[in-house]
Amino acid sequence: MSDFKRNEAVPLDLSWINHIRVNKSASDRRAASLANRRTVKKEYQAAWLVKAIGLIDLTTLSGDDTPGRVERLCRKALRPLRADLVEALGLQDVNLATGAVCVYHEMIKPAVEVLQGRLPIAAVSTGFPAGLTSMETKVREIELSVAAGATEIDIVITRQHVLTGNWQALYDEMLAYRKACGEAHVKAILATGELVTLENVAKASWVCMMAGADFIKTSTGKESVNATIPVSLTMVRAIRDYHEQTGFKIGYKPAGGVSTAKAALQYLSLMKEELGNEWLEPHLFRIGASSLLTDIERQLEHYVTGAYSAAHRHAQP
Ligand SMILES: O=C[C@H](O)COP(=O)(O)O
Repeated sequence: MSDFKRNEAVPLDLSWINHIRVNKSASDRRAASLANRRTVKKEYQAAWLVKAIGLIDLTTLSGDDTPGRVERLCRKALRPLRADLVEALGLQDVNLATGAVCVYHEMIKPAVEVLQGRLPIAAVSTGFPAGLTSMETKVREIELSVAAGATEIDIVITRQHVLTGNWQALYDEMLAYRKACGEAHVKAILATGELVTLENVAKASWVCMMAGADFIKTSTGKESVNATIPVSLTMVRAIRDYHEQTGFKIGYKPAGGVSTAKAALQYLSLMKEELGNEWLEPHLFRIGASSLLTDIERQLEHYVTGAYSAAHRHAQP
């Protein structure tokens, strides 16, 4: 990661965007094969699940979030597994933590107080989740979150720019968000469940990457359809093609509804097969999730003891 070169904006090339096509039936077949087969051999599953923990953006994005809830979330992010499981898995010497925490702007402060720079703090921004505040407000919101201590900013795009094919407007807003973020890395949430076609998803992915996004992310978790494997396949292939074209490596973040260890393993498999091992590291892959960690902990307990416990035994953030 030392030689990692952050994505720089490249000029918007509409001839690229206009030529993008997605073969839906081929893409559906590939997605089905990923979704239906056993992704990882049983003996490797525990190792993969431990790996997945380090890729989670542990998230709380609720209207009733409180500093207390966020402080608990941050403590969980720093020590994601119960001490007895850490010991049974032989992980005492591993500094296991989630990839980041992800919160609303008002919750950055309690997160900073607990984390003290030990983990990245991602703040959702730009009028999350609908993204329909004024441009001036959105840019200011980013600046305030960075000043408060967020090191990653998860912006939402204006869906109407995609739905009306106004790629220039999408490019311009993404460019402005990237600039407002400064050193903070920016994840572009496409809200794919609202973009209607996979072609729109591919085009929006390209435009955001051309305008300097560090990550592209599927969903806010608030749309009626959030992360899916077919959408992910489209987005990671856009990442692959953008890398071939420009040399820049863009991260991927499926988010929303990823709540089972099995689903997490499918995403890890997808990344490994489509993009290679480098995209299994937190600088290029995160899973945005509020309840996934509970299920992973439960599966690891089963691996260690041979028995499942009730989900409520695992500390919920
Ligand atoms: O960005 C993350 C999502 O908001 C989390 O969604 P979730 O609560 O369905 O896991």
